[in-house]
Amino acid sequence: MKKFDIHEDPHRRFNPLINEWVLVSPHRATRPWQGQNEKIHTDALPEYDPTCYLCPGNVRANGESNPKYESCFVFENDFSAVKQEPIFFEEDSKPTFFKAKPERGIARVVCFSPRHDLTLPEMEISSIETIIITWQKEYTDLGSVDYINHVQIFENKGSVMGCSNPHPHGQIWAQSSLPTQVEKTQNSLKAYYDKNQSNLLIDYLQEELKLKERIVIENEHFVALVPFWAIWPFETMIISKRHITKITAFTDEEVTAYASILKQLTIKYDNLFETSFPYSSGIHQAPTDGELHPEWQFHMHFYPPLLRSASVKKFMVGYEMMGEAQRDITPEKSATVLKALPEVHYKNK
Ligand SMILES: O=C1CCN([C@@H]2O[C@H](COP(=O)(O)O)[C@@H](O)[C@H]2O)C(=O)N1
Repeated sequence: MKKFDIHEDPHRRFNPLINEWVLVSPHRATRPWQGQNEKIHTDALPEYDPTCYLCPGNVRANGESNPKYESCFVFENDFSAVKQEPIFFEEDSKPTFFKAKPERGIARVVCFSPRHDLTLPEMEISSIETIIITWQKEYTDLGSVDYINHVQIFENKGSVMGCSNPHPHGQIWAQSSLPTQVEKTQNSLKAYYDKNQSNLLIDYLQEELKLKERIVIENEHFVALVPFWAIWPFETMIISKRHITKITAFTDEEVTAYASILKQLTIKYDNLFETSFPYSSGIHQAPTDGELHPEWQFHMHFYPPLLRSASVKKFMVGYEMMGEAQRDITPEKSATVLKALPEVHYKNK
């Protein structure tokens, strides 16, 4: 019987953050593709678009005017998924199949800069630091609201990710409950911490830095790697090296180091297929319920859909919906490809 080779044989990998498995099929990475090709938007964007709802000085869909902002601009989402008003509710004591309860929250939009065309990889480090400082302020402001227990900072980039506006921006959804992925992560982090009196992601990062098989970028304070259990073809995670539970605990040096690794990682992403690389990214960090949460470790997920070109994406359908996540190219192969990419953006070469 053939001996298991993780780089060749179909196998499953366990994700300890959410206690889920992913099926890995290394041998399939070369199969032909006659399916859908996502349209690539190559036309350059203008620095200012008079029809853009996010550009400085423009009127948004709800009739409000944006200020002529000159750096980051944050506004309440005009079509927020949650509302601030309290709703009277009595929990039904009888166990039923029809469990529902009102959810309160605040949703905001963060315009990264006044430039309609300037994405993270093309921004100056100092401008990315301004975004980080804005995220810190929003985490503090929203987290201090008594009914807010979680602040989710995220970005949808690229129309293929359902991003409704190309003007570089992110979102923040703050709410009373821990959303499902965060609750699953917290349960795992807490179980590990209670069992080992140490931090799961800190211990994991130490192992990854020893193995060096999935590291993409490393600086003094952060590491960008392809997680052993990555699902999306070029999925990565940025993890702080120091035990930091939330973004507001960064030192000034860590803010600069985080801005630097964000720029370097998104440059590599754009260089992969020489296109503005789509992804959904999000920060996972301690809830804002007033507890210390030593089990948490600051980390940021990047979930990019592209598989093998600027126009071929991975579809999480069929088996992935009915069974479990599945990937062809191995995390190690993806990390090797990303690490080898130039550090200069393809538009500047
Ligand atoms: O005038 C507008 C346009 C878009 N928006 C909001 O901006 C957000 C854009 O983010 P996405 O591109 O990730 O969908 C979206 O949630 C949308 O509701 C406004 O609040 N006002």
